[in-house]
Order: sequence, then structure tokens, then C-alpha cells
Amino acid sequence: MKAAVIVFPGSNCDRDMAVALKAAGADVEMVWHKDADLPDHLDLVTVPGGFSFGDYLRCGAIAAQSPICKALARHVNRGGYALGVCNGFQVLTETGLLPGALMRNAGLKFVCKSSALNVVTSSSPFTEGYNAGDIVNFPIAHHDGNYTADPQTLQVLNGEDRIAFTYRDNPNGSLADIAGVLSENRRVLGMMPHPERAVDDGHGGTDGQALFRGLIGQLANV
Ligand SMILES: NC(=O)CC[C@H](N)C(=O)O
Repeated sequence: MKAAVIVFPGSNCDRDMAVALKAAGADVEMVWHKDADLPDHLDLVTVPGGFSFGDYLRCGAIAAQSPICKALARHVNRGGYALGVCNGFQVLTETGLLPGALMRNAGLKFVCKSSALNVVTSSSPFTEGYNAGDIVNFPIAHHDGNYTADPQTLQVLNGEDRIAFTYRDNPNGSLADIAGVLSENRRVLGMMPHPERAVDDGHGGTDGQALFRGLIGQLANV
């Protein structure tokens, strides 16, 4: 199973993402934001957390204009899998590959702590390693994690079972406690919490392992 991690100036979770993917059995390559193409052999493209381009304009807005994001859109539009975490989720909404937007946290403060989440659906390649209703703990670290979408989009997300994770103790004001959403074909997941920071006992928890192992196990059979 071949995966890539996109690196922007200001990414700071790219190595963590690579380590988590490799630990789950993926072959991983790093891809620079100026690259205009993604290799055809990739099964999964990940957009890591961080502060791409210094979070100027809106978080992820400048990164979304990078050459690599056009290649990412082509990958997704031909049915490729993609995972965006934190700043990566912001990039996925800014590129229009996922619906909604991430606004400044309701408390106007950077929030950095462990967060308890509900797994809302196990019906996706990213969450099939969990049961719906499971509670997992992932770190969060962001100042723009306040997910919003118009009422019609929220209805579609609910109706199509596309809310992957919700916060148990909404730390940022997100609409309907949403922490992560899936694309219509369920092959793209964006989420603010960091599963890649919860894959080793040294992290203080390993609840993220099931996400990477489940995903990579599934893609190995594609
Ligand atoms: N950890 C992250 O990816 C942070 C994302 C973004 N820079 C924010 O603070 O909202």
C-alpha cells in the first residue's frame, strides 16, 4: 500500500504522519507542495497538520492554491483516498474537496489537549477498525477548529452518515460537535483531532492505531 504525505512550508505533523503510516504497514513518500503531479501508484494521499504558509489569510487557504493541491484534486476525483488532519482538514475544505469550513475557535484561544471523541460511523475505510459508539481519545491542537456548514450541508452529512467523529466535550464551538467528515464516496476524511499522535504508548494512548491499521489493511486489498 503506497501513501504520500504532502509537505508545505509550515507543516509540522508531516513526520508524525509518515511514522504512523509506516507503523501500520504503508510505503510512504514525502511530496513537496510545489510538485505539480502525484505519482500514479499512490493509494492514499495525506495532508498533515501544521501552520502552512504561517496561517496567513485563513488556515489552509494559501496551501490550497499550491500546485500539489491541483494534483490532489485529480487524485480524489479519480477515486483516490485522502486523509487530512487538522491543517490538512482545513486545506481539504479550502480546496472544496470536503464541505464546510473551519473558523476561529469559539473561545478565540488555541486549544491543545487530549479530546474524547465519539466514533459516529464505522462505515468508512478510515473508521471500520472501530465500532460506531466507541469513544476514542486523540490530541487536538488548533486555533481554527470551529467547523461550520450551512443547514442543507449539515442535513446531507447527517443523512448520508458522513460525520465520522464528534467531540464529546465540544472544545471549539463546532457545529453539531463535528470533529471529522467524510466525502460523498467516503474515500476522503478530514478531521481536526490528530490520530497520528495517538499510535504509540509513548504518546499516552494508542486509539489512533485502529484508524491507520484499518485503512491500510483495506487499501492493501483494493
Ligand atoms: N495542528 C494543526 O494542524 C493546527 C492547524 C492550524 N494551524 C490551526 O491552528 O488551526
